[in-house]
Amino acid sequence: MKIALLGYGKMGKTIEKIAIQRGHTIVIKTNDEDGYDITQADVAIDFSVPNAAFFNIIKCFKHGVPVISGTTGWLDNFKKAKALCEEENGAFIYASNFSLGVNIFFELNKQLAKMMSKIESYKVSLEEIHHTQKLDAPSGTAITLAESIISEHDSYSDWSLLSKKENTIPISAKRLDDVSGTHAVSYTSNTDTITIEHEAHSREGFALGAVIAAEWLQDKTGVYTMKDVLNIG
Ligand SMILES: NC(=O)C1=CN([C@@H]2O[C@H](COP(=O)(O)OP(=O)(O)OC[C@H]3O[C@@H](n4cnc5c(N)ncnc54)[C@H](OP(=O)(O)O)[C@@H]3O)[C@@H](O)[C@H]2O)C=CC1
Ligand SMILES: O=C(O)C1=N[C@H](C(=O)O)C[C@H](O)C1
Repeated sequence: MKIALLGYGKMGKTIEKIAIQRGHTIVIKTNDEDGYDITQADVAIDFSVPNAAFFNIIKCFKHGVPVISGTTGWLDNFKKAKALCEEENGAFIYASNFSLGVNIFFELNKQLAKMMSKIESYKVSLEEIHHTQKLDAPSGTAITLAESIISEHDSYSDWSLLSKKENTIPISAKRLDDVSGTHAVSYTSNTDTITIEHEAHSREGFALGAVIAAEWLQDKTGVYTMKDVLNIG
């Protein structure tokens, strides 16, 4: 498969390594919004910056190139991207987190929220920890976790960074040197705390998931999720 890497930073470089190991060729690697011919690629993988992702994604739709996006912090435009994909008969997968481990964790989170919805004595909170170069907070993964709890748990209707409001899930976002990504969901009562946690040991799990998603998407049209790719849950 001929791959375009839209964003050649920490993730772009890790994806390049994994893609080559799996027999693919990188035909474009760019940190710019133009200056390349996207039609050279069978599939594009966007891990760029929040204010570039939407433009990069819709360019792929216009040129008939399937696109995977892992960029976080641009979701105000997500509905518009989905609609444009359908209009242009494109192929698109966005995931806030491409790792197999986090996608299993997403399912655990949903099941736990469903169970805890019936038990009033516990309050939920989320914590995410990332490296200090991260541009967005809270992380895309923390937002996915929070939205999933909201859909399963009767007591919550919103999330917010460090909120103390009723019905709002508080998210704490910490930035420390060299942390690839840690997410924890805790339910606390007066007597105890239940925590589920995922800790990424490196960026390789995210990169492998993105390449697997690209392999899966290359001959399809439509908008999909990692749940479709991994067939879990
Ligand atoms: N979904 C997932 O599984 C994961 C998602 N992410 C997300 O992926 C994104 C990238 O992360 P990471 O690689 O760590 O970040 P980096 O900052 O290391 O890389 C981003 C790259 O995008 C480049 N860039 C800037 N503008 C454009 C543009 N218009 N088009 C293409 N590239 C551009 C930057 O170039 P320059 O430095 O020159 O500005 C930089 O090299 C983040 O949003 C992060 O949250 C990260 C890990 C996993
Ligand atoms: O910026 C990162 O590094 C990461 N971003 C994603 C997010 O915002 O959830 C996924 C992962 O946690 C690493």
